[in-house]
Order: sequence, then C-alpha cells, then structure tokens
Amino acid sequence: MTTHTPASVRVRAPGKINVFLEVGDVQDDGYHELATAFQAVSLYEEMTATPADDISLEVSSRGPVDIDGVPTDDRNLAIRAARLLAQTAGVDRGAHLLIRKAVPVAGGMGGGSADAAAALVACDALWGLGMPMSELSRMAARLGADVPFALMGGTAVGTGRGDELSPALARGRFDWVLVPNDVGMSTPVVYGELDAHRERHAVDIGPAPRVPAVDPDVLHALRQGDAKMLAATLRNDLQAAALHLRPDLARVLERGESSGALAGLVSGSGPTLAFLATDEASAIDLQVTLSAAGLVALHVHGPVPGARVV
Ligand SMILES: C[C@@](CO)(OP(=O)(O)O)[C@H](O)COP(=O)(O)OP(=O)(O)OC[C@H]1O[C@@H](n2ccc(N)nc2=O)[C@H](O)[C@@H]1O
Ligand SMILES: Nc1ncnc2c1ncn2[C@@H]1O[C@H](COP(=O)(O)OP(=O)(O)O)[C@@H](O)[C@H]1O
Repeated sequence: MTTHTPASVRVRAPGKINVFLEVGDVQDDGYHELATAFQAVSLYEEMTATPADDISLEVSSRGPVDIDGVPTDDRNLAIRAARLLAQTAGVDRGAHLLIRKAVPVAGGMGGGSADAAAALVACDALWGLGMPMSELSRMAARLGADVPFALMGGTAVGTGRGDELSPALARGRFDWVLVPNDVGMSTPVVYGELDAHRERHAVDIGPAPRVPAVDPDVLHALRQGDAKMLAATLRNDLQAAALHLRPDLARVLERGESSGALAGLVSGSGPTLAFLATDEASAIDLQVTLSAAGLVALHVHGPVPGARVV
C-alpha cells in the first residue's frame, strides 16, 4: 500500500489566557499542583509542514513578535513534538516546519506550547498517521504542562500540572485586549518567586491551598457568557509574583483598568496583560485608547478551537 504524502500541511494553533489560576504546593518533581481555567484566544501561531529527509525548523514572526529568544534546535518544543511523534508512531519520516509566530515569546500565553501542539497535528497529517486525539494528548503532556490545552482549545479546566483537562461550557464570546511586553519572563522563575513570597509571608497568608480548585463562580460566569460576572472572578496566583519581579507592569495594569476594561490580569506567568472588555465595541475602544497611549494593544476573542489543519 502506498501512503499519499501531501505537498504541505498548514496548521493554526491558538495562544491562551488563564482566566483563573490557583497554585498549590510544589511537588517532588518540581511542578506545582494547580487548578486553572484556560481560554484559547484568536492570536494564532501558524505552521506549515513540508516533507523532508530530517526534522528541521524555521521560525519567522507575524506582527510585532520578537523571535530572538526562540531556539531552532532540539530545545524548540515543535522539534521535540515532531521527534516524539515519529518515535511513538515508529516512523522514519522527516518534516520541515515553518512557524510564523504571533504569540509573544515567553509572554505567559503558551506560544511554545501552541507550536508543539501544531507540530503534532501537522506531522500526524503529513505522515498520514491518523493518531487518535487521546494519543496525541498523551504525547502533548510529555512535552509540557500547557501543550494538551493548546491541542484541545476552547475553554477548559486544567488540574494536576495543568495538563489534566476537562472541557468547560462557555457561551458566546469574550473580548480581550492584550498588552504584550518586550521583555519576556521565565515561567520557573515566576513559580519560584511565588514560593519565596509564600515562605516570606507564611504567617500572614497561611499555607498554599491543599487541593487547588477552580472557583465555581468562574465556571458559572463562563457558562452564562457574562463578561461582567467573569471580570469579578478573574484570579491569577502568579500575578503578585510577576508584579514583584516586574513592578513596571502594575502601571500598565492600572492604565487598562482605568481606560474602560472590566478588569485586567497577568496572563499565566506574564508579562502579557489581558484586559476583559464588556463586548466587541468596548474592546475596540480600549485598544484604540491604549494604542494612543503608546502601548501595543491587540484585540482578540475567545474561545477558539485548538490546533487544527486549515
Ligand atoms: C504558568 C502557566 C499557566 O498556564 O503558563 P505560562 O505562563 O508558562 O504560559 C503554566 O503553568 C506553565 O506551563 P508550561 O509553560 O507548559 O510549563 P512546562 O514547560 O511544563 O514547565 C516549565 C516549568 O514551570 C514550572 N511549573 C510548570 C507547571 C506547573 N504546574 N508547575 C510548575 O512549577 C516548573 O518549574 C517547570 O519546570
Ligand atoms: N516554539 C517555541 N516558541 C517559543 N519559545 C520556545 C519554543 N520552544 C521552546 N521555547 C523556549 O520556551 C520559552 C518560553 O516559551 P513560550 O511558550 O513563548 O512562553 P510561556 O511559557 O511564557 O507561555 C522561550 O523563552 C524559549 O526559550
């Protein structure tokens, strides 16, 4: 039997916002137990995969994304994803991956995770493997805590390391304005700062939540499609740590909140800030106001699907 090899496969994978993130204690493996509500948003990484003898990668930028910090060797999550898929499926095939990045690098929006999810979907199609989603998801979790969500997309609750997913109902759409920052932040450093902060203030703030859980009010607001209700429940346990490391972000957060946003928060481990707007028109107003103040401001919406062939 001959396998038909497409000339190329194009995949799109979304960045994410954590609309809720409760962080528990650090475990023996260095990971924190957490409970998060993810929403995939309409800021997409694009990947084109073409047949090749080896697995190789090229990274370019869509829009204002600075790709200087992105490795193109085996440290890149997309390369690792392609290799893991080839190894798991037992195929001796190659692919040239071209990533066009729109998600800020080290921005707290899961851009590298989106690239890994895109690579799994693209190579699965290019190599004609037809792997079940459950199998791709297992591989995704081995690549990074956020990769399974980039594959699934939509709105979902993540527990464990953030990789144990269950879909969450979300009605309608939520409009967000993102303010990226030129200087990225390291995820492990931000988690480390949270641990240090908790240790310093153990007496005042008490222990980390034993079993982190998503606030039911968040899930209710998502189900209702009610932006005002969601704004009142946004929470990110990494925010204080990120702001401690980067006090400059607090001013931008205040700026957005006083310019018409319902609420703002640090996305994941930062430094991207996400502002929730009442509706599309308010988001456009907010984007214009923040742009006029000299900030880069991007209007996106969620939820959107996970990594898909387009
Ligand atoms: C903070 C979050 C929120 O969604 O996103 P980002 O800000 O990175 O986008 C995630 O927890 C990041 O997930 P991800 O970036 O996939 O993490 P990984 O590559 O698996 O892990 C990088 C490092 O982050 C820390 N880490 C990650 C997840 C977790 N539950 N506990 C942790 O302590 C560990 O130090 C780990 O070595
Ligand atoms: N495909 C990729 N795109 C971006 N960064 C990557 C990729 N693969 C590995 N990395 C490394 O992972 C780090 C964090 O990646 P990224 O996913 O952009 O941010 P975050 O974890 O904050 O969401 C980068 O600084 C880079 O060194």
